[in-house]
Amino acid sequence: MDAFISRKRRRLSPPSALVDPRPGPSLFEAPAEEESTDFKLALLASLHPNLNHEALLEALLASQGSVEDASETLNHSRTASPRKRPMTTAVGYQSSLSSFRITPPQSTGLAKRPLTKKGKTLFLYSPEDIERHTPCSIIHNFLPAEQADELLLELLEESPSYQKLEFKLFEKVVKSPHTFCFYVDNWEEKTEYIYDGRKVEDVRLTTPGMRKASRPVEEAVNQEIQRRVRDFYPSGKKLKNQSADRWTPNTAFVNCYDGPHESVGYHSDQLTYLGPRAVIGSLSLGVAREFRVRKIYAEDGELRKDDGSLADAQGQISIHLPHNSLLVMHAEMQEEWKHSIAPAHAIDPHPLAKNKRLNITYRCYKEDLHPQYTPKCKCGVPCVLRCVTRKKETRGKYMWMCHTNYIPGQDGCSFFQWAEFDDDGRPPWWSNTSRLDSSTEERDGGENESSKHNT
Ligand SMILES: O=C(O)CCC(=O)C(=O)O
Ligand SMILES: [Fe+2]
Repeated sequence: MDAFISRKRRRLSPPSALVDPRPGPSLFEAPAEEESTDFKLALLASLHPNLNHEALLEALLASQGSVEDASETLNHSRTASPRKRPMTTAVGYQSSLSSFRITPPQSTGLAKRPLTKKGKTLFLYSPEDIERHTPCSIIHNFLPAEQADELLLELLEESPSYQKLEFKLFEKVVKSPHTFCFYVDNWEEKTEYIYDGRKVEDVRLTTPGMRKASRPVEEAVNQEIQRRVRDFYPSGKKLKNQSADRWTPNTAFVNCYDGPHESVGYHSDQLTYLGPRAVIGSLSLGVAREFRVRKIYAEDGELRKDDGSLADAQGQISIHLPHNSLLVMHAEMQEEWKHSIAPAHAIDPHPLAKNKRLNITYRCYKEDLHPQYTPKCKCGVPCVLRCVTRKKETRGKYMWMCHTNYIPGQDGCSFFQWAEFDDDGRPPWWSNTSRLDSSTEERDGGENESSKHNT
């Protein structure tokens, strides 16, 4: 089928729903490099969001691969009837997204070719497309609707006291463009954790609603991990350095985005306490926002922009995150991709949250990586764990580094040491740290995570 797709076609104006609205060269002004069928279907889907995959494909075939002709046909077609959307039963209920799919229903596994193009944004909505084209999976309408609303109300009460993070970037002190707070499941861990060289001061105990949601999140994330390994990883095996243990959340960052302009820039989450190949369960509540992901490419002069950055070198993917959706960031995410919450031009206010989006990222802090065990730098501060992502020769290796560099007004000691982990992501000292056999057993027995750090 791809043979006909390689025919030349006329150009088209960009569909606003698919192409990044920021100023920049338009996809359609690019040299006449032919797009794949998947990409053409994505364009058509964004122009005709109410039509299903089969109808779009049929129109594309009938138009001999011309997106413009197919779109025109669909505009005037009486045979391709738009799918009816079911009436929503609850606020923020996510109705069927199959009409937005770009992946044929029978396809499984990772997409063979990326759909993204340099400097462009591809918008994905359906779970099938998201798991095929990104290192994430998504479950819509995750909690019972009432429970999600209760949790949202609880966090709306907490969020006015959340703080912005201050950090140092190229000698400038910068404030994160959103607020957040760190929660732990027990108090003993409260003063121990260090981010960007400082103790996290505002640490709170996980709220009752967060704790109630934690169990279904744990169940779902573990199922998603198993499915990911089975259906997407080579030979159905977990990745090297990925933990073989059950994923058990014990901490969370709650992020609050108050209005369309609040955002978080592209980053990878710190691995210091999560360890290599971390998995994170991210529950979105309130206003729907765009979660953007882009792959990290190794150092390559040709991909660099004039300002030296590699941003947008290969395009980005936007994942729509509606109220009450659980996004699982899988084990390949933090080392190989970056993510962000993009500022929005406009948002649909949520009946309970108004302009706010609240997001809980449930995390599994590893006992072996508690700061009492990890290497300290010459400043006497437990090191940060990083992964080499850009340098081709050492890509994928882990390192312990001084993170005092990031504290406004302080210079670090430049401490550096390669970090070793076994196949299951355990550091060399893991057999010396006290442990219970199974964290699930421990939780079921009513004890908490802190008991593991007491000795
Ligand atoms: O708000 C989100 O969905 C993402 C938050 C995030 O990236 C983080 O907490 O590290
Ligand atoms: Fe993050």
